[in-house]
Formats: sequence, C-alpha cells, structure tokens
Amino acid sequence: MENIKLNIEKTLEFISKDKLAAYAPKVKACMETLEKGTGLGNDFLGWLHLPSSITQEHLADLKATAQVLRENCDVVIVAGIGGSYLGARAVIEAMSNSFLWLQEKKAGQPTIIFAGHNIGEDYLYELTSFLKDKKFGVINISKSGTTTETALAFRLLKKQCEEQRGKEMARKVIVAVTDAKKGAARVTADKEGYKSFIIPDNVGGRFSVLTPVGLLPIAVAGIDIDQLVAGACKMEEVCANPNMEENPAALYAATRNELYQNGKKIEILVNFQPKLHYFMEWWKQLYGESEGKDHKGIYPSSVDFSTDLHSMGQWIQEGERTIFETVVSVETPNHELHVPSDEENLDGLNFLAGKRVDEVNKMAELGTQLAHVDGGVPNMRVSVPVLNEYYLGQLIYFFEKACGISGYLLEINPFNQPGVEAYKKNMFALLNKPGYEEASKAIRERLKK
Ligand SMILES: O=P(O)(O)OC[C@H]1O[C@](O)(CO)[C@@H](O)[C@@H]1O
Repeated sequence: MENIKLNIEKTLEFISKDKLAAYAPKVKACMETLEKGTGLGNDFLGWLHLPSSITQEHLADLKATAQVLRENCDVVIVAGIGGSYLGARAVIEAMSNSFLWLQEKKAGQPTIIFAGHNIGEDYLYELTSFLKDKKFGVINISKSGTTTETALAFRLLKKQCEEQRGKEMARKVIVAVTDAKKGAARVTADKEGYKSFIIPDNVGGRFSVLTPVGLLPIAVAGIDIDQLVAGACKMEEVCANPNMEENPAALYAATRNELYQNGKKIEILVNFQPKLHYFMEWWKQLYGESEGKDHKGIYPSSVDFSTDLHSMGQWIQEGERTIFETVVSVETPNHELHVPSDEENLDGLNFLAGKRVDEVNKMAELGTQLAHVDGGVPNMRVSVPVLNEYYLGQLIYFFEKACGISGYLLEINPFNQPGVEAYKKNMFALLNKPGYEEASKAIRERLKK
C-alpha cells in the first residue's frame, strides 16, 4: 500500500539545497534525543511509540463503550477543548458525510455535537435547549480535569442528562476520559461510577488524538479506529528512518526550519477539501502550542482553498513575503461527479463538460501553486492518496513526529505550554476564584488606573 508523500521541490528556489542538506546530522540528533528521552520535556514522550503500543484489548474496550453510547443515544456530546477536542473533531469531520446532520437519523448512529470548547452563553443555551427532548449522552474529556470551559459545559450537561434520563441511565451514557488519579473529572467519574478511560501522564493534550481522547468519540461516530491506528503505526515505522531524505517527518521539520531562518515566519497549512478544515485546526494547536516559545516559532495558520482564495488569496499572492505554504493534497476523492453539458451554455462552462469536478479542483490547486511560488511563496505538498482512516492516521503521526523534531531544532521545549496559563490566571482573579485573592486585588487595582 502507498504512503503519504512529502514534496519540497517548490521550496528549493527560496532556500539553499546545501543548507538544507546540512540539517541531516542535526535532525538525526533530534530524533535520537526523542528516542533516548534526553531532551527538554522528556516526560511527555508517550506519543512517540503510542501507535505501536495500542493493544487489540484496548481497541475492543473502546469499541464496546462506543457501542453502548451508539445504542442508547440519539446525540452524543463530546465535551473538551484544545487537545481534548480538536483531534476527534478533525477525524470525525474528515470522515463524515458533510450533510450528515441534515439527513434522516439512522438507528444506532448518534449525531455528534461538540461542547466545552467555548464559553458562549448562547451556544450553551441553544445546545441545552436542543437537547431537551433528546436521548443524549456525554463524553467528558479533560486531561487536567479542571479546564473551565469543559467543566462548565459538563456541569450543565450532567445535570440535564440526569434529570432527563434518570441517574441510572445517565451513569450508562456518561463516559469520562481523564487523568488516572487527579482532577475534578476523575473525582466525579469515580464517585458517580462512570465508565472511564485514562489519558496517559506522558501524553500531552495536543498529542493525544490516538489515546481514548480521540479514539472514543471517533469510534462513537462509527469511524474505523483500527485503520486509524494502523495508518499511524505505518508512519511510526516510516518516520523512524534516520536518513533525512527518506524520512518525511525529518525532511518537513528541516525544510520549515530553514524557511524560518530565511524570514518565512508564517506557515499556512492549505487544503482543497473542506472536510479537512478541522484537521488544520488540530495542526494549528499542535504546532502553535509546541513551538511558540521564548519569543520564537513559526506562526501556524490555515486556509481552506479554493474558498479562501477569494478572501485571503490576495494577501498570500502579494502581501508581506514572510509566509510559506504546506498543502495537504488529497489525490483521489471518494466519490465521482462529472460536470454536465448544457445545450445553451449560458454560463459558458461547456469547456468543462464531462470532466470530473476534482479535475477542476486539481487545476485550481496546480494553478495556485504556480501563482504563489511566482509570487514569492515557498510551497510544500503532502500528498494523501485518499481521504480515509488509514491515511488520516498516517498524517497525524507524520505531523506529530515532525513537530517533536522541529521543536528540538528550534531549541525550545516542544512539550509544555506555560504561556496558556496567563489568561487563566487573570480570568480566575477577575472571577474571584478561591485561592486567587491576592491576584484579584492586584488586577482590580490595575484596572482602576
Ligand atoms: O485536557 P485539558 O486538561 O482540559 O486541557 C485542554 C487543553 O487546554 C490546554 O491545557 C491549554 O490550556 C491545552 O494544552 C490542552 O489541550
């Protein structure tokens, strides 16, 4: 079977081939540091060999739990934020029919809704209103078990589920994915007797999609987690190659770092398949939280093409030349649709008649690549043979491994996220959270000025 492929050819008129080749020993050293666990953040390397360590028993447990939710719920709310949200959403959106939510409900195929990833009062009001007459269940996902957004949503959902479905059924259809021992989500799960799954201590949120954090909701959505894991396993093998030229993760990490050294401070992840929108969101957290430190790091951004060619296209073509693009390109769509011919040809589109829609999309992709490279934007391409679970698993591991290598090339700790605490500290002080008395006083003084 084929694998995903990286093509960096269209970056080579912007960076020196020799300088890129000179990364080989550095990249090899970074890979050894990851393997030996001797680098910064080495207590968070559980993701490195996660795919190959997943057992059939574990997958069976996840699938059995998913089945309980599928059988007993018309709607399942997946509550989580950041790494406890984006991976599941990325895979579910990529693998689901875009109009599933408008289709007639099939028994045993619950609608998946996400919550706990914002504090929008209207969002939560509308969600709880929608759920009023629904047989719903909840997957409460939080590694720390204390994240405000998720805890707040879960408090509302737990109460509603118990009131609507009774305590006993609620116990059956609420599942927790959290730390083995710590945090409010663990305390609640143990006290209420919920089925629970553990997020390993050594796997950080943004690297956790192949733990129950991602696998359980993905299985509830009816998506093949065996294939997802199989694809990740394959990439674990491919990306272990110490030869940079033969290791896509190593080559991607080296190329983007060399581009960064040449003033390309912003990476734009591009798709030409709207189903990949949330995959890009997942990628942004992975790279943003991992690399944005010590006042360094490529700023990860994303666009959905061709949609955003009609909004951001101008900036990318002619704005400040500090950007490069990485295109996730799906080679063959899962469905075939041909452009019909029209006798009157009022829209002038008969030159496309008989062609597959994807041929038009591919020419948009090629035309965009040529135009952007001409405009001074280096372009990499990650080719994906087809959008399925197996290749999504490959993509996930490829980007994770590259992120670890890339972070070490940048000489930062890719596995912590101290910066995200700053807003929380202020928010808790402003909300008078117990334990924040001094900070509350200080922040109020500051606001008086
Ligand atoms: O799983 P948790 O602990 O609720 O955290 C969710 C997300 O919040 C962060 O901790 C940032 O606040 C992310 O790193 C993490 O993915």
